[in-house]
Amino acid sequence: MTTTLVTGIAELVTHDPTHGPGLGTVENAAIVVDDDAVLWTGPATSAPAADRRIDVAGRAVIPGFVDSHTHLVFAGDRAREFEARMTGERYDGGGIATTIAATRAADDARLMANGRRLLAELRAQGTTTVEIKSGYGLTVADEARLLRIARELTPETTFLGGHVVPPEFAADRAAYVELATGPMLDACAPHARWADVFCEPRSLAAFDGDESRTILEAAAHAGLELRVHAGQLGPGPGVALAVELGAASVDHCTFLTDDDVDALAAAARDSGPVATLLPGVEFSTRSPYPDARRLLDAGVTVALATDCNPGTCYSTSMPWCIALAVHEMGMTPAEALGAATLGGAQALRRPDVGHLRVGARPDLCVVDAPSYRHLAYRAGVPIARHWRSGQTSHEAPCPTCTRQ
Ligand SMILES: N=CN[C@@H](CCC(=O)O)C(=O)O
Ligand SMILES: [Zn+2]
Repeated sequence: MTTTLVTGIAELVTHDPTHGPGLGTVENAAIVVDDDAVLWTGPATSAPAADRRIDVAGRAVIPGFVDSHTHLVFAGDRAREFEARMTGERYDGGGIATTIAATRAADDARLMANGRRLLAELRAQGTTTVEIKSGYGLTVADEARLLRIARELTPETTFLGGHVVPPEFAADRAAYVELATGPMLDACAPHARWADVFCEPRSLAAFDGDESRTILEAAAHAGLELRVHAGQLGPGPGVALAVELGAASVDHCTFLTDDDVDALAAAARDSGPVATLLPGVEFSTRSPYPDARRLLDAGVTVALATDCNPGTCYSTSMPWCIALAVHEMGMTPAEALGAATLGGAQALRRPDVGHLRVGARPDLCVVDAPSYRHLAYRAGVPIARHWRSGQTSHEAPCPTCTRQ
């Protein structure tokens, strides 16, 4: 297998503790990879030989981003709903029905084309691992086809039959929960690794604590691992449920009680749920940002993700989320980068990604700047190039950053 030596790295972020605490950063660094793994990292002066060499001319190299929360398979958009919010309307989840109708009406080719378009956007901004949820079909056939399409884009697929009660079941919520825990789950489980539920207090939207428990327990029984949307619209039962049921991640966490933070902190000592924060949602819905500082100081593992969807955050950009986390949520540039790489990997229980230790997948990106700090400092700085596992030796060289 061809090996590649990347040199000219002003700053390499590895998350390898042998390179020091924090991000495990090496200055004036080099990295050797093949198609499957990181083989070596360290100072350029002691780099081993490789079959080919790429010089990134004084740029920073970081692990590829791990976006652990997206809804990429849908049709239509909700620009008018967004416009109304910008003039004062509150987000309450009601617009999800618009996307459900558009998605049900779209054929597979259209959904796949839209998913591929958004995935290409994510990749161009440095995301190398992505999770994709269903949740805009909410019939047995539609949820299964959304997951079949998502599976062609990523192995990290999530059954979100518990997104909202679809309009045709408005008068009989229990019947919908029965469907989502019965025939719909049976049709979807073969195409999904994860199950998720949008859990809020009964008075707000989505599924209450009892309904969410029923949906999550059935999914776990079917062999799916769990994640939960919680605390997006108000404090609710979702965090406690995620902790109790051993979910990998609890996402949004915009409104947390003291008990929620305590429960997450206590569970963190035993690999409890990661708190996945989605600052693009607060930006796009004009909501208060989650208290990242409080979670970090309590010892909770924090991830950052885009939540790319047509309603609450129509963005695929992890660098933008990092900039928001630093500017608006009090995270340091190092904490934000860690949350967008290692944090996302933990939220997906993926020990092979989100870092560049020897043996990791060779998923990395070249920032068009000398330091990772520029992701927040020079918000909007482009990702000059990225590699993903299996693509290191045949990707075309980037004209702006390589001298091969
Ligand atoms: N909270 C629920 N689901 C999405 C929004 C879905 C939509 O509005 O279309 C979210 O994560 O924000
Ligand atoms: Zn979401």
